[in-house]
Amino acid sequence: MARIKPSVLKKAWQVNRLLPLLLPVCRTIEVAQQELRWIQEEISDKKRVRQCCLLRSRHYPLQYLLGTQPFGPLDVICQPGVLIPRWETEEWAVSLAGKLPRDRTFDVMDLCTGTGCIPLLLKYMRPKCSAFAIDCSPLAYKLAARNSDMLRVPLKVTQKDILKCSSEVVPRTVDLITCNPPYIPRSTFTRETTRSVKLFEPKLALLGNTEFYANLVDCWMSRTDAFVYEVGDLSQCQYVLERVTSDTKLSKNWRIGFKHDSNDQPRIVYGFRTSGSRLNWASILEEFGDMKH
Ligand SMILES: C[S@@+](CC[C@H](N)C(=O)[O-])C[C@H]1O[C@@H](n2cnc3c(N)ncnc32)[C@H](O)[C@@H]1O
Repeated sequence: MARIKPSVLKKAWQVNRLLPLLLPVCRTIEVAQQELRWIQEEISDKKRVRQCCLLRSRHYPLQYLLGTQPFGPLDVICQPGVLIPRWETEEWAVSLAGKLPRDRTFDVMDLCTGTGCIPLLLKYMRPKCSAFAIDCSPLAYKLAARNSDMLRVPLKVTQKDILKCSSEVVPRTVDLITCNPPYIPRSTFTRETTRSVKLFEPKLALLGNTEFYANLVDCWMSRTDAFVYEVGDLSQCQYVLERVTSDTKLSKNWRIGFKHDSNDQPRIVYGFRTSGSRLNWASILEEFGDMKH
């Protein structure tokens, strides 16, 4: 990363003495000013504002300092130890919510829920649905329940390991499963993540690869009519597609699509049953992404 020029640091210092602390993460004076405004809006005590700027200079995440992150129409509480919701997830979750029926009841189960951002948004935008969430982390489990209480959006949260596919973990079938699993392979973690993520966000939420997509095919597809899974790259989409198309029964009963994000990166693999579902998934997810099978 390019070093910040002394002339820029001096200019920032002249504007506000706290700005040079924010420049290493914000990179430009304008962005640093915006971030300082956000901190000052949340925190009135000047000493505390300075402490926050010092923490930011060490790449401590802004959302942990401010306490929340906007996620669609919701302000989701964030805390250390639980992944901060990303714009990529917000983008597809808002798009999905907009496609779900307003006038029908249905069940949605969010796996690897973290803050609970995805099912809380779906339930908020489609109040007739019943929302369930699972995470194995005790911190995430508590935070998702807290977000549900604070936002007054009902969500039933369970603390379980989703990779253990026992009937205790998977007690019921649902209409839709959503999941943003840990999907950054260990081999690319150091290269592909920012210092802030590496230092302060939980590895449990980040490191993973095909095991969660294998678990989708082996365990969760038989318990749902449709699924929407976030991915980190195309190989994870293709893994699911290959597993489905190489299985005669799954290939006949399921359709699979991929969706890119607005940065044109592969972001979602999704699928739905061709028949026997309570909702018409073919019409709901018709224009969600590109059908591949
Ligand atoms: C990428 S984060 C997603 C959090 C949230 N859904 C979001 O989009 O911001 C992945 C989450 O999966 C959880 N997790 C990791 N392994 C798990 C497992 N085996 N069973 C259940 N949850 C798991 C982590 O605790 C973390 O909260």
